[in-house]
Amino acid sequence: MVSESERTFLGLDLSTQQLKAAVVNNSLQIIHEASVMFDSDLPEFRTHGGVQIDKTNPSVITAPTIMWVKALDMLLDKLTVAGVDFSKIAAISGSAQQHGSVYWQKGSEKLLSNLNPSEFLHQQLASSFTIANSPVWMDSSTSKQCKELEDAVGGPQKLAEITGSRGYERFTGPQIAKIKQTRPEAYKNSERISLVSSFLCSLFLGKIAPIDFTDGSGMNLMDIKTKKWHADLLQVIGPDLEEKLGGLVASNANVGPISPYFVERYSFDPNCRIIACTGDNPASLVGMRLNEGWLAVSLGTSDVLFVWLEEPKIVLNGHILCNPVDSNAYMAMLGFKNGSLTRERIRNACAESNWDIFNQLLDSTPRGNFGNMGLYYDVQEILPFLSGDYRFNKANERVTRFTSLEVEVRALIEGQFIARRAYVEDIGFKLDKETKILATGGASNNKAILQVLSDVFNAPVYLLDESKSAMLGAAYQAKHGLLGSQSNYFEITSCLPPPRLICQPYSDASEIYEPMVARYRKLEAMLLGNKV
Ligand SMILES: Nc1ncnc2c1ncn2[C@@H]1O[C@H](COP(=O)(O)OP(=O)(O)O)[C@@H](O)[C@H]1O
Ligand SMILES: O=C(CO)[C@@H](O)[C@H](O)COP(=O)(O)O
Repeated sequence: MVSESERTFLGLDLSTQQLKAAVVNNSLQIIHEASVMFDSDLPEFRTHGGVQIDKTNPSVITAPTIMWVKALDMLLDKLTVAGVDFSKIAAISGSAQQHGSVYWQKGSEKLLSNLNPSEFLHQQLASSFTIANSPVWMDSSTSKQCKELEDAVGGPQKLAEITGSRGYERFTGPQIAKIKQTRPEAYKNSERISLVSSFLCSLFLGKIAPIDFTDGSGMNLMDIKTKKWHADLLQVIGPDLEEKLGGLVASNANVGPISPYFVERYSFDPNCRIIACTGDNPASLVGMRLNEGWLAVSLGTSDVLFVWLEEPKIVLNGHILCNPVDSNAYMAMLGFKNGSLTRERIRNACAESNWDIFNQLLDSTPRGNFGNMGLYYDVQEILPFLSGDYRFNKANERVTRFTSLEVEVRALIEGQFIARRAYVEDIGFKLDKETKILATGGASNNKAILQVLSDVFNAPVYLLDESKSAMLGAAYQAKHGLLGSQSNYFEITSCLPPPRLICQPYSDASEIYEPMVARYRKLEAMLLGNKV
């Protein structure tokens, strides 16, 4: 048995573009890290940004489920090569891109509990999925099914009251409904349906893991107050859905010992515990040790804003989820699809694919961008429901291109953050002198981008020493889950350093950006009214 001081914790993050993992020691310091990039490390699956976009219908966006399994095989090999002593890992937890779904073939649970340790997981699980390509959060092909779920309970407002969100295309309920309607045999043959997070958990557990309350709140199927499946909503989708989904547990529930497969293949301790896995944004809230008063801005593949909430409220443009740290509390969240990949597109077009050049361009234009404004949506946006590029000059006339690369770069970053601010205000978040922003995700490494964020929100921006907050949140949750309900999360993580101040807004920020937020609202309303 490993002593308390020697024990370690493993946290994983199965996000859109990569699978990452960190091993932390008992003081939560990272001692090993590894990652697998789907596009470059697993080119045989031909993903772009970790996903495949259907050529005939670009609103259909999926990822090969077996690619995620193979990524886990590779990640464990990388951790082995890095010298990780698996026998010291006391608990494992994970985070994953939210809303995506995995469809387990009949017999998979039995197979999971009898895996052969001398073979890779992907060799053994190759025919375990009734749907080979999992629908992911970027899919927007289920407007019809959203409407059906809303109608079943009396409209969007009612659905938001029950589940925390009106019908959203990427949410798992509408996605499962589409599978039931378009591939009834596959639905029927699905022994179980997992979220990406509970799928990851299942691999470690050696049986199908329960869905946690927080990621369960991103499905349009769970009552966020009772934390139970909503019978009427399940019924609209299809027969036996409750059995297929299984039970729900707290996000830090200790769900069982590690599967013998990992004990035999990698020499994990058979007492190593598996803690429920959750969504990547909720896991970021855990990793950032976010509490009231802070606005978290995650700049990953998607841009996501979230805050801690003590009480649920109803929002129509946004989501209320159960809180992953405190099961009695909630979190409010806003998701924007066109985040880093759109920034990369403009960087590639304007700045020779180089972030330093991109930043020089951004810094060489004044705040307010001479009155130019741009909205860029590579894929169908969630908020607002638009796609395409929209550029406006000072006179609010739509133009096909801007006069310079500098203006294009600033228009993108300002346009993104102005929209994020408008939506945050709409869900009732008050931006005032006390507001502090905590940034995370890949693009939070970019100080020039953070300066624009600070100016648009007229608030200081802070960073933690580590930007991979979802992965670390999973590792912290592993420790919290192992110690159980007697332990206090904020005490466990009190050994970690506080956030560092990175940027302050310029004194003219509110004068420049408040009118631009008002202008954005008008432009957005105009575009939604005259969809092109
Ligand atoms: N210096 C940088 N400036 C702006 N964006 C960056 C920078 N470094 C990384 N990124 C962005 O971070 C993104 C990945 O973020 P990450 O949080 O790891 O994503 P995910 O968890 O969704 O896979 C990349 O798509 C990349 O565009
Ligand atoms: O759909 C959402 C949130 O509702 C996305 O934020 C996904 O959870 C993907 O996360 P990243 O891979 O961008 O971190």
